[in-house]
Amino acid sequence: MSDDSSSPLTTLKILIIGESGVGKSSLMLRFVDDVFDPEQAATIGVDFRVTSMVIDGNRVKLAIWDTAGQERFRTLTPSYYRGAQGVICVYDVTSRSSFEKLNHWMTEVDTYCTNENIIKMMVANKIDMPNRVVSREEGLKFAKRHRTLFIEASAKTKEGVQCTFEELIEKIIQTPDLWDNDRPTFRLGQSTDASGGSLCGC
Ligand SMILES: Nc1nc2c(ncn2[C@@H]2O[C@H](COP(=O)(O)OP(=O)(O)OP(=O)(O)O)[C@@H](O)[C@H]2O)c(=O)[nH]1
Repeated sequence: MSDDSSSPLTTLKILIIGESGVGKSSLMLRFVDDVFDPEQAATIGVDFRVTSMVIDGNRVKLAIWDTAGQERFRTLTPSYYRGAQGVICVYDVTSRSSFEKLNHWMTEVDTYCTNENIIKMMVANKIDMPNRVVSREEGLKFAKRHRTLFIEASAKTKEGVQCTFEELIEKIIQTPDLWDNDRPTFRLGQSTDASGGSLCGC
């Protein structure tokens, strides 16, 4: 049964990181507003959107943080990561340097994340472009080595965008340690109370 109209199961903080120009804002705006701007301006500091989606019949609220790729805007880096349950790390398949910088972004995640079980998703963006220089195999290999989810996408054509968020959120929801701290007696798909009583009153 869909829980769409009731209060959300949880609110998740999702971070989008990666080099400048790889398409972080474009992926967020395609997902949240279903729009694409071929002249998308660079993000200054951080942009922020709230939306919700239904996963396995449960409504989940998402706070999506779109961070600036440019180094000069990243003085607040530790606060971006605080409390995040999921991180989407984007590279551009037409830019080898954006792929080579993934190690740096993974190190940043490991340094600043406060949730040790944080779910990581690697997104190979701009697959609509003809001048690809990073193969799918290279992306997959990197993702495997770093134990992250992996998807190829295009914010321009929409390919893979919905899947990116669905797979990430699904994986987070399957990892209750990440999100159910304030609801210790509830598990997805069932209503149990470790202390023996029932909260739902039915
Ligand atoms: N062809 C194509 N262009 C894209 C795609 N995604 C983004 N772009 C373009 O790439 C440029 C940079 O996109 P942004 O979304 O601003 O990139 P960003 O990673 O947010 O950049 P910063 O804010 O500087 O960190 C813009 O001109 C976008 O229109 C895509 O999937 N395909």
